[in-house]
Amino acid sequence: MGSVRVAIVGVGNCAASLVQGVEYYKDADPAAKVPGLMHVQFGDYHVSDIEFVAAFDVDAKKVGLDLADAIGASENNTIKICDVPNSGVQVQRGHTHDGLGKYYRQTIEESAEAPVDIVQILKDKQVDVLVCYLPVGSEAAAKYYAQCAIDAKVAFVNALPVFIAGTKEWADKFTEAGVPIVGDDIKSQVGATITHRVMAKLFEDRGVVLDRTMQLNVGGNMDFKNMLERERLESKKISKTQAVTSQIPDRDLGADNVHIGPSDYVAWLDDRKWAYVRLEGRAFGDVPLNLEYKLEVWDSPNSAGVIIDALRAAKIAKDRGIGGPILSASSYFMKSPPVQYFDDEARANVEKFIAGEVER
Ligand SMILES: O=P(O)(O)OC[C@H]1O[C@@H](O)[C@H](O)[C@@H](O)[C@@H]1O
Repeated sequence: MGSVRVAIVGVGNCAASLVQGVEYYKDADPAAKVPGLMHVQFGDYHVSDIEFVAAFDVDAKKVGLDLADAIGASENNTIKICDVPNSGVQVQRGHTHDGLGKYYRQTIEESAEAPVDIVQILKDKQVDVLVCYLPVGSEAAAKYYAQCAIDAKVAFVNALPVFIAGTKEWADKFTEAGVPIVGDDIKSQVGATITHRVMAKLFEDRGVVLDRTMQLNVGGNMDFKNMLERERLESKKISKTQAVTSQIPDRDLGADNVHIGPSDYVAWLDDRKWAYVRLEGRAFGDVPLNLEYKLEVWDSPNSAGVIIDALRAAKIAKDRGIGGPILSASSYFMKSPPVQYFDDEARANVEKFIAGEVER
């Protein structure tokens, strides 16, 4: 079936882990189980079928570099997985819109070059899937790139918490254009969201009444620095909160009893993220039962494998001529899909989608 031709917007840590991961697993045995991927061979596509053909950023230290160099440039500070050979893909000057918040502007220098024609490049490079890795709070910029994907008839994977696949307006636009979208807001392999979802559901499944819960997150990457600007956080908090509360549909905790969101920036953590999670409930006899755990991860590699699967799901939908939100992939890979399922159901739906047993 050929390759999955991918364009990246936002060459930050997540892009760095994605590009390295594709290199790292390029020779993996198709039948093997490797950490972080549903399958080495996902439908018609092996990991090595993913080919990066275009990349866009606005950082002066990244624009003009080969993608293999740009992933280690400027403020990128994630853990190294492997060396990446020269890609022959030069990072091009993207469109800024609201992509750079106060802390980005204080930290990086915006490229003086003129933005390129995204739609034309997507067409010229015969891109199959555009993955959107813009900073949190890039509402206008994310929608700009979503429209570019529609105009160029390129599938869209929305890794950030800006509601696109999950809104009727945009879902309809993608459906009418016959362009697939997987979104919104990437859910990492074993991250704060999925562990919290599973624990909240476990409480309810085992008959413990969940009364209160919180999830505090700290990290030292540009994502966390950017999120110091509280105004950029609104959709992120909504996305993370509904990702957990959707798992206990019969319980309304009340807004004051749920606190889930990014909490602070700790520079020396680099791209590590620490999540402190607490659930307070009542067990048999209304006796208190509390659970508290701390999760330590490298943030970007933790979601890169999920994106590798999402890209291939989007490409399969494109091959099959299916437009609009891909519900199976969105619900398994994303925090805020158009429809929320329990994770085991969502995974089973993705398997059915790969096998062609469900349309989307
Ligand atoms: O660990 P969680 O809660 O699933 O969130 C994971 C992802 O959340 C995204 O919003 C971050 O920008 C990613 O870097 C991160 O990997």
